[in-house]
Amino acid sequence: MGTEVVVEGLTKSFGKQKVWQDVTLTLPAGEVSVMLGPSGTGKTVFLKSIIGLLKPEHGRVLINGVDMVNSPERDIYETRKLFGLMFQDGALFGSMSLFDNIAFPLREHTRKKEPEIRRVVMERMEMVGLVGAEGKLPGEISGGMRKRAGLARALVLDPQIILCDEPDSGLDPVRTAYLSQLLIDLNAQIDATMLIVTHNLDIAATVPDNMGMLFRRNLVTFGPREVLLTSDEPVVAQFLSGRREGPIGMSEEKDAATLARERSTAPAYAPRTLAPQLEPSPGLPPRAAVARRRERVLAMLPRLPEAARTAILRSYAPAGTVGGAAS
Ligand SMILES: Nc1ncnc2c1ncn2[C@@H]1O[C@H](COP(=O)(O)OP(=O)(O)OP(=O)(O)O)[C@@H](O)[C@H]1O
Repeated sequence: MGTEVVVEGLTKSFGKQKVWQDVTLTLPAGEVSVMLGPSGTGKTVFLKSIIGLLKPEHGRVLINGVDMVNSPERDIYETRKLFGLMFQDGALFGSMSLFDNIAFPLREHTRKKEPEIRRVVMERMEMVGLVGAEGKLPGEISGGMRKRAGLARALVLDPQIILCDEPDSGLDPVRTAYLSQLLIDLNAQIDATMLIVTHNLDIAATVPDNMGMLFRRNLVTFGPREVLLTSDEPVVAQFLSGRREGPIGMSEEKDAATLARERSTAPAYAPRTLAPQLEPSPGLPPRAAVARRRERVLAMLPRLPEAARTAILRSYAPAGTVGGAAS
């Protein structure tokens, strides 16, 4: 099972520029979480802080008792082995075949012999639908295939925590839909804790168990997907509807006068309907996280906003009952 990641009071600056402050959240073990946020709000910096590549000046990131901010480097290095990382461009070596790219972490970090390496690499390539492309160079395949190769490489060391930085960037809507399904299928197969940073609203609406959003140097919210998806917080509503009217501007946050002017002229946000979360593909095991999440979320129900509470109860009601889950 995946490992829980506990983030407490994390604050990160570069010189005088504060990226975000006092970020506190828990990525529940084996569940899929998404972090949203306008460009430049520090989502990538957040991922790098979780694996200890960047050092926030305050706060802790606890993984199996190791603090990725303050523990000795030796412990941080060991804990980093629990991670699989998928970066925006796949970060593949251009002169190596896909097979060698995916085998790279195994050759670098384990003493496995070549036949065993071959077995693991082929298994992961099959998981992401790349069998047959082993001999190709990254430059000879499509962007979507490069993403999947990046994901296969993130999986070879059997990660317990997977971090994906904008896995959809550069993909068309159809490829993005396949990628969303792939992320859910992977979660069903390996039960890893996953955190996905994305701008993509389709991924946000259909993939995660939990969602958060960074804005104005703060974590606006983090919790069960229904909380963010039913939120009427202006910044969340604007982001989810992809509209210009709202607190998020082109290059910076808008001033109060602009916001007031917009409020008086812009039509109200249309109510959002909650899309059902994706299920694993037929033939795969059910996601082990689902039962754990259900128990966790039902326990926190009294503390959630009413719209989220209603959405959660509806999603957990037996299909076909009045007000039950969308079929
Ligand atoms: N190593 C660094 N040194 C100085 N500033 C940095 C460094 N890394 C990131 N930043 C700054 O931190 C801020 C947040 O950057 P980050 O890349 O995390 O944003 P993001 O939310 O991932 O953006 P996008 O969605 O556009 O990818 C930016 O202003 C960026 O310039």
